[in-house]
Amino acid sequence: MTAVPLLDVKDLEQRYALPRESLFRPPGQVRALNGVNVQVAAGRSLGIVGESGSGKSTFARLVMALERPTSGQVALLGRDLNRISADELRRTRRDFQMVFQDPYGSLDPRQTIARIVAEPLTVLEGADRATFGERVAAALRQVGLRGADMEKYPHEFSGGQRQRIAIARALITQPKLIVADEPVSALDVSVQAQVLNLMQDLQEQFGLSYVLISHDLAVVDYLCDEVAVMYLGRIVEQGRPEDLFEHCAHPYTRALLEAVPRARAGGGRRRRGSQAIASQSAATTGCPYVVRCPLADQHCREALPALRKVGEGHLAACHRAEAVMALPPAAVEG
Ligand SMILES: Nc1ncnc2c1ncn2[C@@H]1O[C@H](COP(=O)(O)OP(=O)(O)OP(=O)(O)O)[C@@H](O)[C@H]1O
Repeated sequence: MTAVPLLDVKDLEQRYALPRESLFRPPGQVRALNGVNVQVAAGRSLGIVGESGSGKSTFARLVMALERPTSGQVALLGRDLNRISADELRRTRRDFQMVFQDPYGSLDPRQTIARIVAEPLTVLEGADRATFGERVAAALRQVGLRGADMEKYPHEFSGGQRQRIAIARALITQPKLIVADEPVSALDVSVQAQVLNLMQDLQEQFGLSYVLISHDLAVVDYLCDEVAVMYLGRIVEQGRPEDLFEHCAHPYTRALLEAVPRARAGGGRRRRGSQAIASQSAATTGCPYVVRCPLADQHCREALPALRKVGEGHLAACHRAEAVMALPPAAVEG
């Protein structure tokens, strides 16, 4: 019998209506997610990378059940989050928490750290904050802060410390999964590694899983067992970080690699990668990447490539995957 995955995402689609351009034309749609399938086993971590507009944050919102998908399934330990009752969803929320990009915007400046960190408990267990003190102090210690810090306010902390506070808030319900949307990209380079190290330690200590959203392959390489590369709402390549770094099979992954310094090459790194906007006005037939692809041929212009196996545990949605893999290693900056 195979174990039920912690997170099981099936055929996930999300479309948003675009503002109507004219009374005489039907409103258009953005396909923010276009048939995404991924699984995360307990204690494992998945990185989602892609340019701005590729659908990463939409994916995070759907995994957190902050929105309902147009179609498809998000199941946590076998429970489809969009089919369970509101009450059950509220109870299930204990198991998955989120850490946001901006540690300045995500912490209410008028609240003490005690209140901020206890907030998920308040939602789950009621308003008796007096009983939360010891748990808040413990969560703060787990992220390298002092229990006494709970009487302070967010402005008394640096960016890195604020992100630790946001992580403490996520940890307080003892979740199984933390969805972290660009958790270090707003931080100074020198602080990014400290926060990633903390996340790694917490994973080992508590058997946590992460879904880590980032535009930066180097960041997901640091923390994740598996990486899914998204382009225009689809996963175009998926595999272990070393598969992507050493034998990347999609020209889009290659372009991302060429834009981001490589962690496993050692030395200083963690600069922001290319921030190009993934355009939704992709080719309507064939491969959505065809307009940018240096290897595209007629077949690519005509047929949509399915995500297919190109190695052990390594998938790519590219007709020319073998040709991409045969190229010399990507010229990595840094
Ligand atoms: N609420 C919304 N209404 C309409 N369109 C949306 C909405 N949310 C996202 N989109 C569109 O869906 C697509 C995917 O957006 P999303 O924010 O998920 O991408 P992203 O990869 O997270 O980008 P970024 O790194 O900039 O956050 C984009 O074209 C975006 O404009």
